[in-house]
Amino acid sequence: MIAAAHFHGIELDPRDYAGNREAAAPSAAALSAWLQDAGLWAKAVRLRWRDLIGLRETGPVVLFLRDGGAALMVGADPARNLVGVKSPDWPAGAEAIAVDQLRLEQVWSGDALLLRSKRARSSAEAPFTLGWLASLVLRERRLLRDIGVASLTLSFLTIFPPLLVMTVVDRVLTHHSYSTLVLLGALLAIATVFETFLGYARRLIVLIVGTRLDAKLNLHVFNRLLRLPLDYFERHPAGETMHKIAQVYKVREFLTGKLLTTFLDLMTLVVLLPFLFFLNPFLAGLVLACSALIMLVILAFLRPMRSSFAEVIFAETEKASVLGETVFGIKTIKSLALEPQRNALWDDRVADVGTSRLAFGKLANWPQTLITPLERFMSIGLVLIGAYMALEDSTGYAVGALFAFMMLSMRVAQPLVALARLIEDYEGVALAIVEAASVLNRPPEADAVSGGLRPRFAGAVSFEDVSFTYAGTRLPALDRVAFEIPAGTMLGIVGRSGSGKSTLTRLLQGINRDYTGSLKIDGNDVREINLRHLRQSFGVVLQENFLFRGSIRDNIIAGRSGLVLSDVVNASRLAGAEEFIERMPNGYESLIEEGSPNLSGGQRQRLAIARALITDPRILILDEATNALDPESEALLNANLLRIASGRTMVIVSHRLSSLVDSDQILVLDNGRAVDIAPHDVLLDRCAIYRQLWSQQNRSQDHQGHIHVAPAFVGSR
Ligand SMILES: Nc1ncnc2c1ncn2[C@@H]1O[C@H](COP(=O)(O)OP(=O)(O)OP(=O)(O)O)[C@@H](O)[C@H]1O
Repeated sequence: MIAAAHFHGIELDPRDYAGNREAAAPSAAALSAWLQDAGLWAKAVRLRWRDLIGLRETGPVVLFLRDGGAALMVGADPARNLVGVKSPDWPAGAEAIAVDQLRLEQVWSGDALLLRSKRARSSAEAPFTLGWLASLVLRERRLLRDIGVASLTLSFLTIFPPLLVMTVVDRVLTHHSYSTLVLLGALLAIATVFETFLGYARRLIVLIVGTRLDAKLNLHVFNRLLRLPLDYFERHPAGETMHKIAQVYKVREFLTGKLLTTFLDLMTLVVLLPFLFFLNPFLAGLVLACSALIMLVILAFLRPMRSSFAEVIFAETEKASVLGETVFGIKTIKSLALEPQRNALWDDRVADVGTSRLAFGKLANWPQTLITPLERFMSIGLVLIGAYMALEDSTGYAVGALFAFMMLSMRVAQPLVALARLIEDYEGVALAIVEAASVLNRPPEADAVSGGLRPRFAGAVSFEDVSFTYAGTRLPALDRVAFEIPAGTMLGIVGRSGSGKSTLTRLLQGINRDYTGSLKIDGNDVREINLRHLRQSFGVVLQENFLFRGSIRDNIIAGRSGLVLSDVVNASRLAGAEEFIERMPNGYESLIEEGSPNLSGGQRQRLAIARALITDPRILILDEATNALDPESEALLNANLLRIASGRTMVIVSHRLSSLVDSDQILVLDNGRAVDIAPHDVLLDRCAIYRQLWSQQNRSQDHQGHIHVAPAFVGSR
């Protein structure tokens, strides 16, 4: 497998494998998870010989053998029914041997691992445009062809009833021909059965295309969303993002709904128009002229409707952000009793949407109004003209043709009008695409999944003259910061609010990468390290941590492969969470509800610490992680801190200096500058800012202590 990954330019390190090491042989699924983590696309599959021989241009495929070993398939020759296989034990340049079906099936279990480089510009990277979406639809070529064939056949069948009516009027009624009537009846019955069946099949295939497209889109959209940088989510309300993403489905609906049906109806036109001209060229010409007029009316209103619709979309987005903000910030809203203000804001937004929708509706009403007389003329006016022509006709056959024409003319007009409407709808869809693209086409985090170095970390960090300014601000959040953290040591970071403590940890995690200066981990520039690898090597606990719905055990494992309950227990013990988890009725299987209302802030925090510790990260960042803890939990955690720290680099940002006194070094930041770095005692001696922070806190602790003691003292007297 290492060889297969090498083929795709990824160097795997067996020490990173996180699967169950006690198992006799690694499972295909665990190996697939490992490869995915390493930035490859990998899929464990069960294959037959037939499938295997068809895999010619995919690069090496890992085949799992019955004895627990593995072999590498490096090529296939369908003409000779042979595959080229190599053993992993062979030297690098060794030739593959050709194996036939019989010999391979004696040793091969049927399981295989397909892998592919993610570096190739895959469809996930293609920008979100109508063209891209259309290419997704067109990929369903076979199904579309079936739909096309069904539609064309149906078009021919639509000519049948009018023809029938024409014959009945002209021949049966005129010549009293019963036998023709019976024959026509039988033909009609057959055609109806055929039409019913075809109609059913066509609707079914359209449904299948739509469903497949939805599944692909869902995967694509979610993938893109997860790859957006954190920056984006910090700057945009969640409601707005969700609203914009929802526009994708509008576009999809348009593509497989109106666009497809109009296109299919236009196919009908190709069959029907010549027939109409055959029946009555003059009336057919009138139908076309009316349709053209309708199209012109609609096109004339396109421009003003476009700008009016843009206002609707803007108002809708604003409304969605208020809704999102309210739902996400409901705790604050309730606790500060801000409901009336939110209601007022919501009222405003709803009113804006109402006003813009009304303006758009009024405008859209105009083309509709102008079109109505034209449509009426097409349906009724043509009958009158046709009747006049039939009266004037001396052959007697014009009546049947008139009936047939009436039956068909609306079927011709409909797709033409629908085509014009389609252009109108396209305005909305184009805006929806812009909306969705404004989220989906943002540059994703650079090399988030593939590319970059994957070194094994020891944990030595060095900042050399690192400066960083957030986009849109003038003053640097970090200003020429320089310091070093030797591997395996504990660094405390202190400083006043806004001094740049969190920014520093963000740079370390690669969240913000456009800094100047050099930031290295074990001598490797952070920007050159693969982002996913970098973050997997870190454990991070923030002040507010999100717990997912599910059991405590699942939350601590968080889907990472190769972890078992004993790992969960160890991590929980280290985080000081074991005791409260075991007191819960279902222990590690206790369910955490959405937003974890059934846990206290301190308990949530300790679970988050266990979740960060379970992978045994080389570098652990605690960013104000103990701030939410009650004194008892904090004491418990602080007591464990030295044990947690053993063997890893720790970076602890904390306002409570007392929890940092044991750190090997404490970095003092002020206004983005590194003022001093030294152990606690030295800083107390020589750093004025540190001394000030220390004395402020000790004074406030004394003060608090006094308040707590007094009532007890009074009570005991
Ligand atoms: N996403 C952001 N966009 C713009 N400016 C930011 C952003 N995050 C932080 N800042 C600014 O950068 C500076 C440093 O912020 P930072 O969060 O690193 O400080 P801190 O020391 O962690 O503060 P605190 O102790 O209050 O958490 C502040 O002036 C802040 O206003």
